[in-house]
Amino acid sequence: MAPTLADPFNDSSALIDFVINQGNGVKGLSELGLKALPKQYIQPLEERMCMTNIVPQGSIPIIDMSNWEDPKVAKSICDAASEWGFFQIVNHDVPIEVLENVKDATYNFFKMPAEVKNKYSKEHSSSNNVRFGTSFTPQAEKALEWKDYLSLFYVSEEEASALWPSICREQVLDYMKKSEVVIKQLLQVLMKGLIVNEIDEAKESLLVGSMRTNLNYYPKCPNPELTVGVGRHSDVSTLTILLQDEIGGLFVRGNEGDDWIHVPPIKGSLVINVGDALQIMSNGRYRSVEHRVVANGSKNRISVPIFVNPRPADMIGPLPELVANGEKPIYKQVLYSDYVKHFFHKAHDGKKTVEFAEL
Ligand SMILES: COc1cc(/C=C/C(=O)SCCNC(=O)CCNC(=O)[C@H](O)C(C)(C)COP(=O)(O)OP(=O)(O)OC[C@H]2O[C@@H](n3cnc4c(N)ncnc43)[C@H](O)[C@@H]2OP(=O)(O)O)ccc1O
Ligand SMILES: O=C(O)CCC(=O)C(=O)O
Ligand SMILES: [Fe+2]
Repeated sequence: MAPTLADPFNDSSALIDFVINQGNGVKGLSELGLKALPKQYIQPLEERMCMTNIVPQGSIPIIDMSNWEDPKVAKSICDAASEWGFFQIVNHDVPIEVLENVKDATYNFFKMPAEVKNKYSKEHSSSNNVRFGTSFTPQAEKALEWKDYLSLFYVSEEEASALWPSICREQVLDYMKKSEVVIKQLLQVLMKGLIVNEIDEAKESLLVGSMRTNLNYYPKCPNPELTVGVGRHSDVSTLTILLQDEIGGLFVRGNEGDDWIHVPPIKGSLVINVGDALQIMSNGRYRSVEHRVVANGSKNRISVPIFVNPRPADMIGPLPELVANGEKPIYKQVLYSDYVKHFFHKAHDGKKTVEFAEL
């Protein structure tokens, strides 16, 4: 039974039962119309976004991909990946309808009743490759995050047909497929910037061996200033391709102290960020940069990241071409699935995950 407004989840087991076990998520909490944020979501002061740390005129680079092979464009991509770790791309050839369709599909998935979505939860999903969840790692977190998600790890069209929710399957597959061209263009340019001129099969597997698409839903929140949508983290991917809607709320750490820069929504654009796997493979030349999402007091927000990753069974470390040139490796070789499990077993903790691979 849903608790009444007079009984706003003082008891944590009632909250966990409603949000996690029954699959209502934070969307269910938001729709109860609570007047105050349940205490389980109150983040420590240092994890809340403070307006004075936002750089008002700050902006990550915006790169036009129409002439991606032009050396000037290629240089701007490599510079953005090493200086900012984040940039937006426009004119990238992923059709706008594909982007609009996957956003609609995201809304349609989250609109379904809790008991239908809950079939894809960790406890009920027939596969680890399909997972509906909330927050990040609720069992390891001192304070929960105000986000629900569906995470889809791609194995094959057949597996997707059998296991992915039909309400969003085709739209997600199309978004992944149509994004492959720009993903390969970006990786070709980024490898060239490291003087790695040939992407053979082994390297392709390391760079784009697996893909995971998340559908993120951030419902409107009472007291958004007390919590986070997603806490400070860097992605564990090679590259992340992120589609966001028109609401905004993604912030990237700037180059000075505790500065945070907003990533403004630009219709038709995609946000690109370097993940830890590429930071490690490039021996630190390309940087995975901390980012976070704030909660919103008046609007629901969605985003759809594609995490482009090595395969779970790949060993990752600084690329041999870099080390052969006499460069000192700063990371060791690690099994990628060990790296990812390390990430998923703790709460978001900024840039700490990469210490797992440091020499
Ligand atoms: C969810 O909010 C997020 C997510 C992110 C994600 C950022 C990324 O960069 S995702 C890219 C991740 N990389 C891959 O998907 C690579 C390929 N996959 C793998 O290597 C494996 O699938 C695996 C992820 C390592 C899982 O291994 P396996 O041993 O087969 O499976 P489990 O035992 O189920 O998982 C281990 C551990 O991780 C938790 N977990 C697994 N998948 C997810 C998921 N999609 N979302 C959340 N948690 C996941 C799982 O619960 C297990 O924990 P236990 O406590 O149960 O042991 C960035 C920011 C976000 O807010
Ligand atoms: O929602 C966003 O804008 C970013 C989400 C994110 O950082 C992630 O899912 O890894
Ligand atoms: Fe992220």
